[in-house]
Amino acid sequence: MKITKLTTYRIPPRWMLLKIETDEGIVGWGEPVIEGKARSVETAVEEFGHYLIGQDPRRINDLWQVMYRGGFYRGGAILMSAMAGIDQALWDIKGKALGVPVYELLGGLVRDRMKTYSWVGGDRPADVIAGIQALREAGFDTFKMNGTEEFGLVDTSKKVDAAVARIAEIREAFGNDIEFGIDFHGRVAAPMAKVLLKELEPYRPLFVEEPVLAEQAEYYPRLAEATSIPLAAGERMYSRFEFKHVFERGGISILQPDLSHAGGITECVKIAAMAEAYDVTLAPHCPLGPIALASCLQVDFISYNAVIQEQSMGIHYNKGGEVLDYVLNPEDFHLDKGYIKPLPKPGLGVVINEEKVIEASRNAPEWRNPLWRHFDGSVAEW
Ligand SMILES: O=C(O)C(=O)C[C@@H](O)[C@H](O)CO
Ligand SMILES: [Mg+2]
Repeated sequence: MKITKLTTYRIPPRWMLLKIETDEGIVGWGEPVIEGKARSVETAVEEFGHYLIGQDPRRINDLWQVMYRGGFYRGGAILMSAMAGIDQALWDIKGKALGVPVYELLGGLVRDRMKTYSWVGGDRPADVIAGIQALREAGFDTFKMNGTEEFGLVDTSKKVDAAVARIAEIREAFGNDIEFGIDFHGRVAAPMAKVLLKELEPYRPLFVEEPVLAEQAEYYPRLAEATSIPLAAGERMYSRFEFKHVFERGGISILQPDLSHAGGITECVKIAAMAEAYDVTLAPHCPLGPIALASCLQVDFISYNAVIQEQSMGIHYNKGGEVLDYVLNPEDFHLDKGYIKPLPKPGLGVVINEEKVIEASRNAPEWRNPLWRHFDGSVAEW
């Protein structure tokens, strides 16, 4: 079998899908994207394509190593996201060629269903109570929200109180009938992270995510020493070679590699196994589309330490496009009380509505994340 063509489709809300065609008519789909830099990733996919055309798509491990090592420079958000989407499509092709779902190629199921969580509250975490109420009716009992708005490197007691009050309100309204993660989203710097974590402890969040920016990962063990709240991170780390330092230093209990940023299924299966060796759990990051989610689930269903899966249905970013808009059979992602069953179809287990993708790609938005500034005019982490 030989790869004959790679085609990228930038689609609303802010995603990109990749179609890889072969000379035997089998097609694989991937989701290579960096939100806000889709065109950069598109160019990287095209550059990898110059090598991939004519290659055997079944030699996933060799193609991965060539893409990673063959270009001298390696790693980082753009290249690893391009590789991720290509890798996903190659696994899709392999599963379809053999007539089995990817999880069968990776040793079979380790669980019968996977727990997911839903976002509430938006960029500026408001109306989380209403959001939780609505999603509880849909059967969810676990949620995630942003912990703050702009947050200064050193900030006021009032800002701390506002962030804590929102969380107190949730526990007040729902008690222990629900669980929730709080995403600091890298908006909080180390001095304030320690203060906020301490003040949030009484409300026992399931985790606090990106308590500080990934480039400050040396703070994870120190913050973990200072709090009982499990710390989570990973969406802005792109390979085993970055994650290994997190394992060696400790501090992160819940690892969140993104299947569309961290080199794809081939790389994230290895990251998951490394995490298990350090007794670290896996909760893949996925604010993206259907192929990203399907790829996460293929890894979840073979990873003993996978504990919960992010999915973007209804997330505040999904203006103009939703996960289920681009799949032929929405039942592929059948949610029952927040749990998803294994995707039994061959390959990644989801059939893309190609017509819809092509039509949507005709007016893809140039999505950019907002640029936030502090009152003093300096750039604020979004
Ligand atoms: O889902 C999450 O945990 C996020 O932090 C969302 C963020 O990753 C945006 O997708 C960036 O554009
Ligand atoms: Mg996050």
